[in-house]
This record gives sequence, C-alpha cells and structure tokens, in this order.
Amino acid sequence: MNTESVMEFLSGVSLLQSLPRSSLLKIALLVTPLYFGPGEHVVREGDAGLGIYFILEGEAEVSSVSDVDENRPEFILKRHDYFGCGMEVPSAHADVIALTKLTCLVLPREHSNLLQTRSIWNADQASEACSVVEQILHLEPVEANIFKGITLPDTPNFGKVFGGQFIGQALAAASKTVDCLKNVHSLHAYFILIGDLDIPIIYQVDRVRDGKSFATRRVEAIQKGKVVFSLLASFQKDEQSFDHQLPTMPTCLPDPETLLSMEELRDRRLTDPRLPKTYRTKVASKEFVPWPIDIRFCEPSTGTNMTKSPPRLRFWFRAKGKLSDDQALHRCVLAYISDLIFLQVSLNPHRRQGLRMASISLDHALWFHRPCKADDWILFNIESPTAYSGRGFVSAQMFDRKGQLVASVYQEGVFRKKPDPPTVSKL
Ligand SMILES: CCCCCCCCCCCCCCCC(=O)SCCNC(=O)CCNC(=O)[C@H](O)C(C)(C)COP(=O)(O)OP(=O)(O)OC[C@H]1O[C@@H](n2cnc3c(N)ncnc32)[C@H](O)[C@@H]1OP(=O)(O)O
Repeated sequence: MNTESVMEFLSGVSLLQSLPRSSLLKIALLVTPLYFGPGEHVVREGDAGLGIYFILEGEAEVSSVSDVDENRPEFILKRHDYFGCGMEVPSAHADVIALTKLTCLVLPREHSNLLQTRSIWNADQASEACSVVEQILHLEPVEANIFKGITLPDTPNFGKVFGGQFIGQALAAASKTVDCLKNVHSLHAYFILIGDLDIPIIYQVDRVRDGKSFATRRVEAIQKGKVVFSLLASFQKDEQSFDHQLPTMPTCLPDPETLLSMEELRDRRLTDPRLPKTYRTKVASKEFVPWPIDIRFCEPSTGTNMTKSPPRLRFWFRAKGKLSDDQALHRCVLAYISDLIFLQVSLNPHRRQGLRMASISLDHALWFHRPCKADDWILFNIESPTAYSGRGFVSAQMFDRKGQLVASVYQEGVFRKKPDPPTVSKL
C-alpha cells in the first residue's frame, strides 16, 4: 500500500478527522500492517497491545471473559474502527478476536501522542500563545455540526461583526466537518443581518454531500434565533491535472519589507504637513487598535479619505505571527482577510470633500486556485469594475510572492450616505 492510499484510508477514521494533514501524513508513514486469521487473538485481555489498531479490512469481536455483566453485548469492529491503548475500546480490558481474515494498521504506542498534537485551531480551547487571527477563528464545538464563535475584544469590528470574521469562522466550522484530505476550493456567502458584537455566534453546519472527490457544506450563522449570515462551500481532494494561469503579478512592485506598516503610516499621517490639520486631528482622535494582519500599501496615498482616485488598490498582506501548519487554517485566514479592505475601493472615484458614506458588504465569493500560506506575504490586487444603484462591485486576485495566482475574490456591497453630524453652534 502506498502512502497516498494509507492517507486516504486514515482520513476515513473518525478519530483522525480533526487532525491537520501534516499529522495524518506522519501517522501514515508510521503505521505498519498486521494480519490475522479467523478466530485468532489480535490482543488478549490484560495485554496492552502494540499501540493503536486501525481496522483496514475484515471484522473483529471485542469480548471480555472477566466481565461480570453477562448481558453486556459483545461488539463488532469493522473497517475504519479502532482500538488500543488510551482508546474508547482499551485493548487491556478485553479480548479482541478476528472473526474473518483481518488486516490492521498499527500505530506504535510511543507515537500515540500524535493524536494529541492538534493545532490550536483544532483544540477545544484557544491558547493565547497563538497568533491573534488564529484565536479569532477558534470555535468551540457545541454539538455534532454546531460550533460557537465569539468576537474577541480589540479585533477588527467596525461597530458590527466584521464580515471577514463571519466568512472565516463559518469556513472554519465547515472545514471541521470535512476530512483533511479535502481542501476548500470555493465559497459563496451572503451577509443577511448586522451581527451583534456582544453575543456569541452559533455556526450550524449542514453536511450537504460527501462525495469521493468533492464535499459540499452549508453553514448558517445564528444570533438571537435569526440567521445573520449564510455560506456555501465546496471542498476537493487534490488532483494532478493541467495547469495554466493568465493573469500575471503586476511587475515593478516594491517588496513588502520596503513599505510602511499601517502603524507607521498612521504615525506619518499625524505629522504630514501636506494633509489638512482637521484631518490630522481626526486621525489622532480615533482610537487606534492594531489589526492582527500586517498590511503594506504598494502605492501609499498622500490624500485623505475624501480624495478622488482610480478604482484600484494594491497591497501586500500577511497574518501577524506564525500560524499552525494546516492548509485548512491558512485558507480560513485568507478568507478572513479577503473582506478587510476591499469594498471601499469602489468608492475611490466618487470621493470628494464633504462626502460621508457608510459601506456594508452584501455578498462575497472566493475561489482558492492553489495552496496558500497566509503568514507569508500575499499581494491583493483589487479593482472595482462598476458601481450602480447604490451598489459597488469589487474583484481581486491574490498572488503569492512567486507570482502564483492563489485566489480570486468578488464582492458586492451597498453604500449609503452617513447622516451629517449635528452642527455645533459657534455662538
Ligand atoms: C481605500 C483604503 C483605505 C484604507 C484604510 C482602512 C479603511 C478600513 C475600512 C474598513 C472597512 C471594513 C469594511 C468591513 C465590511 C463589513 O464588515 S460589513 C459587515 C458585513 N455585512 C453586514 O453585516 C450586512 C448585513 N446585512 C444587512 O444589514 C441588511 O441585509 C442590509 C444590507 C442593510 C439590507 O437590509 P434592508 O432592510 O433591505 O435595507 P434598508 O432598509 O435599506 O436598511 C436597513 C438598515 O440598514 C442600514 N444600512 C443600509 N445600508 C447601510 C450601509 N451601507 N451602512 C450602514 N448602514 C446601512 C440602513 O440605514 C437601515 O438602518 P435603520 O434605518 O433601520 O436604522
């Protein structure tokens, strides 16, 4: 059996389904096959066995001669079932006897810790040691297919639950119900109601379909009994096939390391004499909470948010801190970031002195073309092809540093005039 088919088999074992792909690969390389004939003991009561046994083929019976409860049913283990030290079916407390020709894959006991080395995003409790964005995407399992997310203090929220938080958390909930050999390749989402920052968000996953190559999930985000956000996502097992890419990464772009961070940009804006004093005072008066994402604008603007500009924007981004090694997490982080500075670009050609507009996203679509690393620099190349009837439309490509197209993103949002601030009497 080659490693790929062992991985394929292990991905069907429920115990292993929440592990990242990297742990599954380690396990696939460590397991060894053991063969038994019908009636043969696999392990005897009182014997701890060699480690954790995964049943690859055939059936085995678990029975205990010392069990005082004679009515306790003996149970049958089949393909994808497992038993062994530290398991629900501890081999030390029962006989396990082959009923048919039986093949087990055995993970030696000294490697059973691999089952515990779950990345923080898969763990039941978030740790403060991991990156902030990984903490934001951490969900608490409530029931089968139901997860709870919260809005952490001092994370992007814009006075309402940030759209990217809904997308990232809902995708995380969906990903946790799909085996780790399948990666999300597309998602389509609608923002239905404004999310409340102060109460948890319940994510309910519908396992629409599990196929051999693809899986489909629908997720509803619920607050106070109402669906506030809805997402459909499709997952695919890797395939070797043809490869082409038409858009190329814009040339002559500055390296992200040479560009100013958001924090440095803000400090510059506070003192830049080319900017109106009223604008500088406004920037200074706004509470500044650093984002968990490092953003570097390729063409830093010297204008204000009222300066007209073409409907285009390019910036590098990456998650701050190191993310756990799990492609599912990296894709959720990319999805989270994909809504951070996006829709505003469709307002660029309409900006003018005195125009005060509020924007909210209506829907969001994202295709992952290639594997990505969200804690390494990615270029977000945005443009707004059109705006009409109060709706702005934006599209973008994401390239990694090698120029590979990793994702395409589309969104529509609605713009409304903000009410004028109350005029203060000068008397
Ligand atoms: C360029 C470089 C810059 C770099 C420097 C960094 C900049 C950094 C910027 C970051 C910016 C992040 C941007 C995050 C973007 C999200 O995260 S937005 C959050 C995700 N989206 C949502 O939550 C939308 C949820 N959906 C909804 O609320 C509803 O479906 C909709 C869309 C409002 C439609 O509902 P409806 O009842 O049919 O609509 P309508 O009757 O017209 O309005 C209902 C209410 O919504 C309000 N509303 C409608 N449109 C809007 C709007 N656009 N805004 C606010 N309120 C609105 C109305 O005023 C109305 O309020 P009330 O009068 O009832 O008080």
